[in-house]
Amino acid sequence: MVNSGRAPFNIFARIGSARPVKYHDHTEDRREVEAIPLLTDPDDCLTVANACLEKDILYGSARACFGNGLVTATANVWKDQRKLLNPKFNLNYLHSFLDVFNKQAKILVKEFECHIDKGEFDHGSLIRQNEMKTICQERMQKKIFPSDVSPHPENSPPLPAIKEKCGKGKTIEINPPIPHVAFVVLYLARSRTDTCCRPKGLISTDVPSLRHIIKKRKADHLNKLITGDVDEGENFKPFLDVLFELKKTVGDDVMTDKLIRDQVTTLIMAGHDTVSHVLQLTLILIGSYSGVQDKIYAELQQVFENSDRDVDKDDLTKLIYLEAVLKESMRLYSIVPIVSRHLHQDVRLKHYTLRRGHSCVLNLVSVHRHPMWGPDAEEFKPERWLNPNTLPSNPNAFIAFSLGKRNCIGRTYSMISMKTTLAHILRKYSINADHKKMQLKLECLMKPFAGHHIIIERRKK
Ligand code: HEM
Repeated sequence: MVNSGRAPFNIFARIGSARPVKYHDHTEDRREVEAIPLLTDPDDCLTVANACLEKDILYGSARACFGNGLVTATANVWKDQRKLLNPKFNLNYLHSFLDVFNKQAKILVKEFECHIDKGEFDHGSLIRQNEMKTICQERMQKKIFPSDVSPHPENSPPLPAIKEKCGKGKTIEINPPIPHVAFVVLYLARSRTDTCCRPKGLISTDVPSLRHIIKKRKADHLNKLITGDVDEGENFKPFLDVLFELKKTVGDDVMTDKLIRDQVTTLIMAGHDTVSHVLQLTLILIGSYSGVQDKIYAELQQVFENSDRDVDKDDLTKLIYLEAVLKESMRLYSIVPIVSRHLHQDVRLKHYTLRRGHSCVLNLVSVHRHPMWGPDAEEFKPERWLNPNTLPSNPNAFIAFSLGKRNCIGRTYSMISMKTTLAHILRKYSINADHKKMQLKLECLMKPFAGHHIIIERRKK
């Protein structure tokens, strides 16, 4: 067992003009110091995550975009919404998405085809477009932007504009190895000024096409109710339908049309951008470590026996090494580098008491490179996930999906979707890349911006 010991470094930083938080150091004469806490101790992170459910000022601009969607909802709205939505992310229900995941993965494999033996290409943009379509199909029934309801052609949803605005003025470039403490401080310094200065909402949940689609789906749904044509089982059901069903159960006051729009926008943005960046980074890592790639391929051969058939739910449990690779990729590159909470009450941690009224950052990047991961914490070693003895004993050492009550609702969805996509790509192609050349930048997420292209070859059967 890797010794988790005492977590050595929660950090308290003084950052530009950001308002510092007061804290009590239990060990040093109960002195009161003012600084921003960047928590790197997983136990302390969990304490804050569960004690303080309110998001802080860092989410200001996102809140303007996503309103009371789960990510940015105020704590009192969040509690009811999360309770309603939790059952809709259970494993049985998510398995019903496998058809969509398989179909989209096969489309992606085809799109990769024209890059065979043609040198480096930007796989990230292909994956992102594909993931956008995946989440829109399964969330919103068939096509989110069908030509009859939208001014946008199906191939160009209004995503780029959204992203451009979201990222504007908020980009910080960093090169690996990630100086994880300094980088979070830098990020905070920048994003705080940004959020404080940014006057208006950036994405409007009033995107006209989205309004239109929701209106149309609402009418379809009412029709179904009238005709009695309603599927009550665990079969695949687009998310919009799920929301309309909830509306029927809990009433218009709890699930308003605006809230449905906020939830849908949130799930699309939170769902496609994260998954696609993890896939992009993971393929770069796989292409950089030929030993890892060989082991994945051997596992795929064992499970699929040379066939290019669809992935089913039994296969998912057998793809153990592939899952280890995904987790290791997310550990080393936490695409959501930090989350942050408003301290509405004093919070007693192991060695400090944080004073109410300010912000506290949970530093996911540093938790993932904490000494409890052992001397090889900075290395890419999927094997560590195969044996509990080579993992930290602390259950909150891996928090790529955040932790506590307000953790990521899409965790299981992501793992199913990413394993399915990789199982299709890696049966068809071998990947070549060099992660050492990769440069990362911070917008809302941490993402590669240079040196991240890959080369593919068709696998010979
Ligand atoms: C590998 C992919 C993903 C990663 C690494 C990830 C990571 C995270 C993290 C770190 C948070 C906490 C954010 C915060 O507190 O500010 C979060 C929250 C959330 N995620 Fe994900 N996510 C992923 C995929 C998804 C997917 C696919 C969906 C939807 C289908 C989704 C929906 C959400 C929602 C709705 C929340 C807010 C939960 C709440 O506050 O109750 N995520 N995610």
